Amino acid sequence: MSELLVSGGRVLRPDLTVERADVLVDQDSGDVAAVGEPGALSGDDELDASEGLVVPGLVNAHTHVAMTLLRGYADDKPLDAWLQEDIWPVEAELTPKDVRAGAELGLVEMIKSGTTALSDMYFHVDEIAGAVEQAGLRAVLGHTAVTVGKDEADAREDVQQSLDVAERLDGAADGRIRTTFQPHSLTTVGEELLREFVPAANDAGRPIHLHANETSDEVGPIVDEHGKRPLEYADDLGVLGPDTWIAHGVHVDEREIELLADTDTGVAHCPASNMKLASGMAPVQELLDAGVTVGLGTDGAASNNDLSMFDEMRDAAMIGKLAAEDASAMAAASVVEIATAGGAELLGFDSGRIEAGANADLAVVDLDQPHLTPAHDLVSHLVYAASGSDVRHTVCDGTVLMRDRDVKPFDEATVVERADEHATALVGRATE
Ligand SMILES: CSC[C@H]1O[C@@H](n2cnc3c(O)ncnc32)[C@H](O)[C@@H]1O
Ligand SMILES: [Zn+2]
Repeated sequence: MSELLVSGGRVLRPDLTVERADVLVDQDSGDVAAVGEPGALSGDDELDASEGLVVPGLVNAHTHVAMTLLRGYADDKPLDAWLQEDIWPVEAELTPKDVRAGAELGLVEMIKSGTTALSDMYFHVDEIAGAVEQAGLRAVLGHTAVTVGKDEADAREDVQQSLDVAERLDGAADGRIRTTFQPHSLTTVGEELLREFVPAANDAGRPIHLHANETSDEVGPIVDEHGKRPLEYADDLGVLGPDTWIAHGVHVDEREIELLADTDTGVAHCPASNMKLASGMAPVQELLDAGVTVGLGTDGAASNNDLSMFDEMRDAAMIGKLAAEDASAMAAASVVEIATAGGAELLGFDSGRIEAGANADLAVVDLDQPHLTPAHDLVSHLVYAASGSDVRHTVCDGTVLMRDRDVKPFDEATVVERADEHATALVGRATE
C-alpha cells in the first residue's frame, strides 16, 4: 500500500473550522486514510504543507473547459448576441483536435488553481474525456444537444447522441468520469424531443444538466409559448429531480425556488459569467435559505475569462450581497461550502471535504504571503484575499497533480503553445 502524508500544515475541516493536522492519503484507494495530530502519522511520500492550509479540492459545477480557445475572443456583449454573432460561428469550425488542445489548457489552469472536479458541457466529448483521464481530475461530462436551426433528423440525432455519449463514457478513467444527459437549454431544444428523451434519460438513470433561467430574454418566450414559468415547464417535462442541476438559475421567482427545493434539483451558480454577460444576479442566498443544493461554476473561459474558483468565490460573495442587498448574505463560509461540498453533492462525488473515507481530492494553499497576512480568519482569506496562484500542491484521487506549482500530468509549456496555435488557426478559419 502506498501512502502520502500531507504534513506540517493546517487543515480546513468539514465544519469549516481550521486545525493543525496532518492528512494521510491512501494512494491505492484514492481516499483520505486519516486526519491526525501533527507528527502522529507517517507515509511513504510526503507533501510539505507547512505555512499552508489544506483545503478540499474545489469543484467547478458548470464549465465548458475547451472554450479556453475563445478566451478574450468576444467580450462586452449580452448572451444572445455573444453566442449568435461570435461564439457559435467559431464553434462551428471546431475540430476534435482543437477541443483536445483547449481542454488540456483549461485543465492545466484548473490544476494550477486547486480545482479537482468539474462538470462540463460541450461536444467532441471523447477528446475532453481523454484530456481529463490524462489530467487525473474528476469530471462529469456530456454531449450538449442544441436542436434549434436543425432539421428533424439532425435534431433527433443530436439529442440521441447526448444519451449515447452519456452511457458510453460513464465510469471511464477508473470511475473518475461520470456523465449527464445535456439538453443545452429549455429554449434551444424542441419540446417534442424533450418530451421523448427526458423520460428516456430518467429511465436509464442518467443525471441531467442544462442551462436554465439564465437571462430574462429566455423567460418571456417560454411563458408566452407554454403559459408557465421555465422551471414549471421543466418540471412538467420531467427534467427536475435530485439528479438534475441547472446552470445559472438567475431569473427564478418564488414558486420556482420552491420547485427546486421540493424536487431536490440543484443549481450551479456562475456569478462571473452572469456579471460579464449582464444576465442578472441570481438570488443565491434565497436559494440556500430555501434548502436548494448550490454549487459554484466558472462557466466557460470566454464569458469569465478565467477558470479560477478562487476568483469565482470572491465574485459569489460580492454579487450575493448585492443581490440580497445585505452585507451578511453569502458570507465566506457559505461561499466555501458551495465551492466544495455543495458542488461535490451536485456532481455525485464523495469529495468536497477532508475526512477519513472521503476521496483524497485536496489542495494546499500557501499562506506565507503578504496578501494573506495576518491570518485572523482563513475561511475569509480563501474567499476574499487568496487567488489561484497561491495554490502550492493539488491532489486528486490520491495522486499528486501539482507539486510546488509543477504540473505533473502535462508539460505545461507544450499545452500552452499548442492551445495558442489551435486558437489562432480556429479563429482564422472562422473569419476568413
Ligand atoms: C454545445 S456545448 C455548450 C454550448 O453552450 C454555449 N455556452 C457557453 N456559455 C453559455 C452560457 O452562459 N449560456 C448558454 N450557452 C452557453 C457554448 O458556447 C456551447 O455552444
Ligand atoms: Zn454554460
